[in-house]
Amino acid sequence: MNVCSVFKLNLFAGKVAIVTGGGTGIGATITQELAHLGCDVVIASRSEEKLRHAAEKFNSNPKLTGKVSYIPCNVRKEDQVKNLMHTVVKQFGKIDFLVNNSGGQFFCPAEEISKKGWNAVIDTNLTGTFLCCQHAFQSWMGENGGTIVNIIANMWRGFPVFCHTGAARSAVDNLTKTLALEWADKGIRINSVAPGTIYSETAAANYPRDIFSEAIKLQPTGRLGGPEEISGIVCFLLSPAAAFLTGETVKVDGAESLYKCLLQIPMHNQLPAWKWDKSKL
Ligand SMILES: CCCCCCC/C=C/C(=O)SCCNC(=O)CCNC(=O)[C@H](O)C(C)(C)COP(=O)(O)OP(=O)(O)OC[C@H]1O[C@@H](n2cnc3c(N)ncnc32)[C@H](O)[C@@H]1OP(=O)(O)O
Ligand SMILES: NC(=O)C1=CN([C@@H]2O[C@H](COP(=O)(O)OP(=O)(O)OC[C@H]3O[C@@H](n4cnc5c(N)ncnc54)[C@H](OP(=O)(O)O)[C@@H]3O)[C@@H](O)[C@H]2O)C=CC1
Repeated sequence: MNVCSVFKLNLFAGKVAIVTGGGTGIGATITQELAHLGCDVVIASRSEEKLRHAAEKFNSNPKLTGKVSYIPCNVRKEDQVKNLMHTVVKQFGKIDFLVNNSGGQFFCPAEEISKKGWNAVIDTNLTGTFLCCQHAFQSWMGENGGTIVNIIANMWRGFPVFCHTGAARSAVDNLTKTLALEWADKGIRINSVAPGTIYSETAAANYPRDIFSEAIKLQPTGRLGGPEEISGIVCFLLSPAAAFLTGETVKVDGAESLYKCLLQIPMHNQLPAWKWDKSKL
């Protein structure tokens, strides 16, 4: 990829970042922009093969001056999250930045989601993010400070056919506010980014229906977002330009959250009005 950033080269020279899900899609773009700006980046997700392949590709790009390494980690498994944080501190001496980007869900009406499926999505998107924050704190940031960015989603008006992830991401939005307060005096800033619909091949491959094409008509911009449009905001939030910004969620959605919804509700008469008509009591 021909990496190109609006930020100055070496902005993050000497910094160390962890990007979960950093081998694919949005996470891969964040990783490349950070490394292009001089940051050493550790990418972490379940598939060692995906991680190895991504790290080899990134490290062969002369435009990336930071080094990219990888540690397999399922964010749903606390022992693996703990190992990730300890290993990074051992190998690099610190953790300056944590980008909680790993996540996912499946398209399913609420009434059909199994408990196992619900738990899988909550564990990945909410508990996984919490565990990464908590163990980054315990391993390094609690004593030394740091900056965290969580990737969430456009769930502001509910998230029909994705209620599990809507609930999890909404909780991460709230977690972001709480941790910004609890950890301010430890020198930790934490913010979230809520992307709209962002096309990447890996993201699209997860869905049987072509929801990314369907979503174009829901966009005030007339187009989907690109991973670079998320990455730039993440770099801004990690940078000193955002030194007074914490506990906030930045919507990066081209105003999708102000506009239409994927769900079409048919005309119906299932929610009749209440009228003061004693015969109905
Ligand atoms: C305008 C709006 C447009 C919306 C655009 C979309 C916006 C969002 C885009 C993105 O987020 S793109 C990134 C997407 N990437 C992913 O989703 C990848 C990661 N996803 C997953 O890994 C899974 O979906 C997972 C469930 C979160 C985790 O999977 P895991 O491998 O751990 O578990 P599984 O064994 O696969 O499943 C566990 C359990 O979950 C239920 N389940 C899984 N898939 C489905 C499905 N398609 N339909 C119904 N239920 C499903 C099921 O109960 C599984 O258990 P078993 O039945 O297999 O025993
Ligand atoms: N694309 C979009 O339109 C939107 C995306 N998002 C969110 O942005 C983030 C990145 O998505 P995107 O790049 O589009 O899609 P991808 O599918 O490319 O990225 C998801 C990443 O999460 C990793 N992952 C999934 N489950 C786990 C787990 N249990 N432990 C560790 N890593 C895990 C995957 O790697 P591996 O399989 O190796 O574990 C993969 O690298 C996700 O949180 C996504 O939900 C939010 C809103 C919209």
